[in-house]
Amino acid sequence: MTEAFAGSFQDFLLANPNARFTDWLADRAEPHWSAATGHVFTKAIGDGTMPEDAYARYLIEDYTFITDLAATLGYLVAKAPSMRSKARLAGFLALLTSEENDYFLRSFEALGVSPATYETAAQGPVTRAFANLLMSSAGQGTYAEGLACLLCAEWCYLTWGLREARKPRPEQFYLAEWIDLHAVEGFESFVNWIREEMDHTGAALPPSEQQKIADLFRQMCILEVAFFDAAWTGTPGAAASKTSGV
Ligand SMILES: Cc1ncc(CO)c(N)n1
Repeated sequence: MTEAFAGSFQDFLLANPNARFTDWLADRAEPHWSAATGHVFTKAIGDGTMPEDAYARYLIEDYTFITDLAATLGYLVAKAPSMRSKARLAGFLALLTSEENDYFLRSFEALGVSPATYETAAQGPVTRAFANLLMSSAGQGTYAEGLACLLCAEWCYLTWGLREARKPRPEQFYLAEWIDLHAVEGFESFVNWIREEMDHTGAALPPSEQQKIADLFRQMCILEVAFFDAAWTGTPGAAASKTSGV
């Protein structure tokens, strides 16, 4: 298991002089960062060995997550310090609510999930914990706090997406397209932009605020793992209770 770096960003820089603020966030979030990006669920997407019921469970839950992610992006557009940053975030929000929404609707149809089911699905405990964390960070917190949550979600998906994209695409279009959505150049460049934005925003913060950002990033990683676990096993997340109320 990869061990977490426990020290401050300043300590991390002493040990790794060229490190980025976001390298510290990922390192500080171990072993959960590696557990999220290397989850067996992500490998089953790439191998095409995903059971249909697990994937349907995942997509129903993820559709409600995406709705909260769209709200998070809305808050971040409002709080972003420059027009350039607002444009980047708004561009991703547009993608999420058009192309990605279309992906969900076609996949639900292929998997036999009716609109009545996905439109009225109650969130499970993990997705509720995600919603609480996203809304409190991006809604009530600072730009940097909301950005840390977005970064974790998107960087995690880019990491497994790029790895699974090296395999031949599975036959099921909903698996193949989910990989492509998270491995295309446009997505990679968006995640690189979030990293740069977090790098310079985070490096300029006082140490106590840097710790807060690192704790949020780590909580997000724990929830990413719990989310995959819940879909994979069909048992709605025991791990979520550890993080509720964050
Ligand atoms: C749970 C979760 N995390 C991250 C992403 C990437 O947007 C997603 N679709 N779902």
